[in-house]
Amino acid sequence: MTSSCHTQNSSVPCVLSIAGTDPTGGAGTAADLKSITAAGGYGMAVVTTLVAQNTHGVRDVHVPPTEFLATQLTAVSDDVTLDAVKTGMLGTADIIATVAAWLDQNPPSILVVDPVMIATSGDRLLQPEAEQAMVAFCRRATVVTPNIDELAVLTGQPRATTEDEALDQAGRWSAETGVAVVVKTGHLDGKRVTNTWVGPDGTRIAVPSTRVDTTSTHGTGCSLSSALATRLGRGDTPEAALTWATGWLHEAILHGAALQVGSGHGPVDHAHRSRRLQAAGAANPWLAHDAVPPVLEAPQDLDAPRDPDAQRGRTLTTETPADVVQTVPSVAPAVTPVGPWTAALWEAGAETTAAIGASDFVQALVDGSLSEADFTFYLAQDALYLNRYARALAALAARSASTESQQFWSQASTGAITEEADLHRTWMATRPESARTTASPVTSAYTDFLLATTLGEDRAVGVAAVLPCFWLYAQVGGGIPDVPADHPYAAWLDTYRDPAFVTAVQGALEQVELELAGASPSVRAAAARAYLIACRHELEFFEQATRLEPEAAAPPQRSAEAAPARQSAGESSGDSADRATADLAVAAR
Ligand SMILES: Nc1ncnc2c1ncn2[C@@H]1O[C@H](COP(=O)(O)OP(=O)(O)O)[C@@H](O)[C@H]1O
Ligand SMILES: Cc1ncc(COP(=O)(O)O)c(N)n1
Repeated sequence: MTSSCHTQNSSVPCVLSIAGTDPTGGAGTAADLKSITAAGGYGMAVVTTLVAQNTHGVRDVHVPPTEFLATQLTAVSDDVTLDAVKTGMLGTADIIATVAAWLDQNPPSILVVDPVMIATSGDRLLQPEAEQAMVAFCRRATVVTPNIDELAVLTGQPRATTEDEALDQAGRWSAETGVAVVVKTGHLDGKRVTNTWVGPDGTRIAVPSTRVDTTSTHGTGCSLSSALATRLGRGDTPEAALTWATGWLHEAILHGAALQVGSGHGPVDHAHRSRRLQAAGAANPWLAHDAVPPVLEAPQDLDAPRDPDAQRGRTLTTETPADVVQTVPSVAPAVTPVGPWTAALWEAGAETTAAIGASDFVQALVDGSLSEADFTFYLAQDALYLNRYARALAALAARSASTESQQFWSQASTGAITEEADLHRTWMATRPESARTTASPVTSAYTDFLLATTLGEDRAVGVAAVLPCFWLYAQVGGGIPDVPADHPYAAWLDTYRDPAFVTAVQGALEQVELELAGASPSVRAAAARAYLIACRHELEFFEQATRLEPEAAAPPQRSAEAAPARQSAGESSGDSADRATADLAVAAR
């Protein structure tokens, strides 16, 4: 009698990886466990082979007796109810037969087969005489995830040279076997890398991403298939599961090199997304404004606030004070400060300004690789933001002390509304669903703060609060050397490089300089705090699209009726097996 590894109705699926090892942690069971964890599952691993390998390649493979493999498998299935099984390196025909026999006795509702044959390093991970056994084994899967070379072996076709050829090969094989295929174009040339779910009924769900120029791709196939198994195991549709797995892996590949593991083909950073989201949930960055002294007599009193995390790191190192000062980034402003107070504000906000420029969102926006869905979400929020920002600017106009100031803020307010109308007329007009969006918590928090500050605090505080929206946008726009005509977001980026916008930023800087010079020391300190909080809101606003998770799926079903994957090698029928694949095919439509 088996029992589930956690409480009923938990949305944490139990996922078993059956694969070989990699002692450097980038591929095989290690990569699988990290990927399952990252994708929200409870990971388990049964080892098929011990592989002495590193980021340069495979040195040796040790195959333990298959009797022991069978004992490992039954030790798991006698005790734990599985939501998904993923197989990776099986190595030999004997291993394939042992795993197949166990699957016959313990059919999982989701079986993802990564038909590992040859590693990125070129080393063989499947004996040549076992290839046909692997081909037959793939027929029992819910979905297989071959690379282009493995797809050729699977389908008995020459290696595909284009994506269309690969999709045709997969389509024919899927229709014949009833097993879905994820076609991966990582091994083809091209700026884009697309993962396409090809279903037996002809369904095609393409999930594109951009190619990362990196050598840190060791274990990408293992990681994709494990993440996919986990998301399917928690009840996601094929589209949701593949979209999540592809996006998560893209981020992991993007940040793999920074891990500096090994000197060959390094691993991906499986935990990057978790760490990023964990950092986003921490309150510490919002407390940076605590470093502003209670009164500001002179601009130099506003020393750059220190990142509390960086502070902690420093106390553990033997860095000299000079090193410490250098860790606060200094970013050259695209629009220069107009006096000592705005210069001091710039330095105080430098850390957040640097973080905005370095964020994945801004980087992808600038290089054009940002997905259209993320951009649309961002612009829809921007339209909502601009509407309330315009009201905050109008409040400053109403409270102005001079005709010049009143004119400046009135015009800025009109400009913000005109911009909002432009977004509705252009990008959002062709995407009606974006016009129906309501303000996100991040957008509301920012605009509530701006309205409360401009209406309820001293005027200098309100003026400082609205400044980052001018200044930091110009910073993003000014950091882009040249926007090519075919850049998907050229029109947006050009707005912020427009000389008229730069003039508006200079006008806002002059207002802030004037207000701070004339304010009392305690009001100046409040204004500096408001500026820093608004800088942080800007970062959150940009990054919010990268924190969107798909809707939560239904908890995994773990009943006796759970539909198993295909029953046995070479067979393409069987009621329950058909149900599993049919369910996925229906969900994919
Ligand atoms: N250079 C890259 N840039 C972006 N994504 C990549 C890159 N290399 C691999 N991937 C992602 O990893 C997935 C699996 O990689 P691939 O090399 O096709 O698998 P395998 O490890 O099985 O050979 C790809 O489908 C793609 O999503
Ligand atoms: C145990 C094991 N399984 C799979 C791979 C393939 O990984 P790669 O993505 O480098 O081809 C590997 N190197 N080792």
